[in-house]
Amino acid sequence: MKKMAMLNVNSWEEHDLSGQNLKSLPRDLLTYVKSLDLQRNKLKRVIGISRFTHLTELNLSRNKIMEFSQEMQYLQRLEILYMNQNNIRSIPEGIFPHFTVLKFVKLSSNRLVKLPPDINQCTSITYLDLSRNCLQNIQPLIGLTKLKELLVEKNHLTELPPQLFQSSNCELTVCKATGNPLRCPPEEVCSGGVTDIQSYFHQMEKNPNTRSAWTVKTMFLGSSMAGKSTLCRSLREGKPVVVAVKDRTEGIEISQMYTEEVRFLFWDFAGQEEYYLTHHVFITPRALVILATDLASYSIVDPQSFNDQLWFWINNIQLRVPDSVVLLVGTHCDQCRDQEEVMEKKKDIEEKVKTMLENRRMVLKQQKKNLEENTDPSLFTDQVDELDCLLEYNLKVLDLVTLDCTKTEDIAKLKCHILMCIQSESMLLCSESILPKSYEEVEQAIHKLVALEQIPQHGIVLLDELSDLILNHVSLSRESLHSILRFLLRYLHRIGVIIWYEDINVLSDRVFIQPSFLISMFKSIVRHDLVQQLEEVSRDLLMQEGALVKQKFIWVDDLRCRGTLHNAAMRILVRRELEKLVEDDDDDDDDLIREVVGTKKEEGIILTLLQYFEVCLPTLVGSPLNPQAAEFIPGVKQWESARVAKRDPDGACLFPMYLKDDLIVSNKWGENKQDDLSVHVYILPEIPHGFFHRLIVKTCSLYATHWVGKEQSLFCCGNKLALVRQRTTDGDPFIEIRCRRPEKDEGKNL
Ligand SMILES: Nc1nc2c(ncn2[C@@H]2O[C@H](COP(=O)(O)OP(=O)(O)OP(=O)(O)O)[C@@H](O)[C@H]2O)c(=O)[nH]1
Repeated sequence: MKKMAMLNVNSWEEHDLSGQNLKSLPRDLLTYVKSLDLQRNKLKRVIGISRFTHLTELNLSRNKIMEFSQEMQYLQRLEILYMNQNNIRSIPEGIFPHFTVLKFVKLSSNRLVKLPPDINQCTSITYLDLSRNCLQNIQPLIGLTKLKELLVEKNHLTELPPQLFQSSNCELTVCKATGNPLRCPPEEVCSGGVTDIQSYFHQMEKNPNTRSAWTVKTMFLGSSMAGKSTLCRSLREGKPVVVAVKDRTEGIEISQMYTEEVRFLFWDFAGQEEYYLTHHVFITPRALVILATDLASYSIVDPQSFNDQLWFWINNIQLRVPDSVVLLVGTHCDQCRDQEEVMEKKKDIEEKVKTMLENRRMVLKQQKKNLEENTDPSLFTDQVDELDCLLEYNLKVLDLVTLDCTKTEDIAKLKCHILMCIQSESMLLCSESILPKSYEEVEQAIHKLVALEQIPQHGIVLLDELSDLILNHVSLSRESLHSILRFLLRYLHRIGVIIWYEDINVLSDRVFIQPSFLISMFKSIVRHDLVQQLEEVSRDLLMQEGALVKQKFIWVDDLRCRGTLHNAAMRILVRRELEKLVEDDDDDDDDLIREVVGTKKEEGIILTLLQYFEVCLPTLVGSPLNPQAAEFIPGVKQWESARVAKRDPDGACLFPMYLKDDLIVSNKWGENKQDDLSVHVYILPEIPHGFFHRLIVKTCSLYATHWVGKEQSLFCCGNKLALVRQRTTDGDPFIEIRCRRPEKDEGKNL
């Protein structure tokens, strides 16, 4: 009776029995309802479900169901079925053909290993979510001709069936298949969506290929001076390469290494924090991460040593690219006392890493439990789902390899070890891919163009020009090339061979054939010693920009104290770097400089990219905060995000990462006052390092920007001041927002 009383007004049509800890279907339910919501219960079976023959919608998600009951076949009016987040291992034959009007099926996060062969007789399905299962093939789906959305992410698929994508009888508009060890088509093709997959299969039909290529993106991460560049360069050369201290990495360096079977794309990341904060621009999933640590400076007794050299990096890899494999490499063994010390440190690191990973799982499980035990868990289903996803990721951290980078045999040993890791199937690091011959031909042509120096040294080419150049080196017709070029470039961008920002309007007609060039430009701005670089700007360079020495002092001061870099200063720094890289002095180069550096009237490529990736946001030069600004008056002017805000090429940009202290913010705000309004926003479950900076970049308006501090920011919000801080209690990160009415005119002075 109690339950009946809880049913809502539509109880003739619907039963809402979600989240009631049910272990079996209640017997007293009316059976002619159309909708039954049983999500978030503890059902292991659904005995008795066949009585509900009028059901059009059934929600059994987030239970503990282990089998897809035969009884389900009697629900022949079913249109919508949720059975996600259960433990279903298989679906018997003879059920799906009975569902003649079923359109929407969600079976994600189960343990399905295969699909019933007759699932394709349920031809009414338009939406099918099978992600996060253990499927090895989806062949049985061939024949679902009305399918519009297919989600098969995070399974064990190595191939997709071409028949599913044949354009003559295919209504698919969405297909998500990332997180599978796909080789045909490769994952980087799939992430382009249905049209990319269709083009791939079309080409495979015309120009089949059986040769598979392995490409492995290898990222070198770790603290500054750990030996990343040494490892990267030595592996490439096959012998020890000494990296001078002054020659340390700034930003990222990209290179390639070919072995017999595998092409390695090496991405060597600089260790300092300023660079780390831009890593999201370049770090991509499914990579082999080589995490270098200097064993000589590592201390077993000082916990900070583990925190800085390993915890920080592993934690961040976990948050950004959890499906990577991390290989720990301990360098500087020759500078340790003896082999015993090396082994002690190796053991200590491996144990601490293991404990760290276990602890993380424990904390996540506890957080999940806390949410589920909350009085109203329905409020937290999204967070629980998120926690489930995080729990599912098991960052694979391999045992530590110790070496002395100055020894040839140690370098050779590491190379063998890496090859072995990659080929070991259990690691799912498979980047083996099969490409149509036409794709291969075009890729080879691009490499040839570079080798023959038919592409300018900087590698920036217009799409149309590139197409013309490629035509000289391939047997394809112009039309054929045209039909595949965009798909292939997208693929090459994803595997890291070229850079093509097709989503950035002003850059979509340009391809960066030499990513390292672009990165050199990028690091003329993103670098740990930017203040010093700016101080060293010569009078000549200032004159080229029409600036005075006096202005340079203002720029340096603004950068140091406010994290604000004037666009004119940025232009000088980028131009200086560019002139170092471009040798000849001709008209083309002038155009290039204009394009890359920009002018007072037009933004250059580098500024566009820095803003696009939210490394910085536009700000006004020297303008005070203005609480009367239209943005602060409700309904007058819409708040624009930094990404779309009007940008003045002659203005300035705020780089929150360059603010070293929060003194200004703390002084201005003073003590918290009793009548401050305080809101805590918990960001469950984890915040990656640098998140706060980017949050500020995303949300701050032009009027707030001068007052952003490292871990806190102060800005004007209507006629109030707001202080935003990143905090942590008991390991739970949260953002605290405090509001206060300013003293008379305080807002203006800000
Ligand atoms: N003796 C010895 N020196 C090493 C070893 N590995 C690296 N070095 C030296 O340590 C210094 C730092 O190495 P790098 O490879 O530049 O370090 P990094 O991690 O790339 O540093 P950043 O560019 O600052 O991020 C260089 O002078 C190397 O020659 C090693 O195993 N033994």
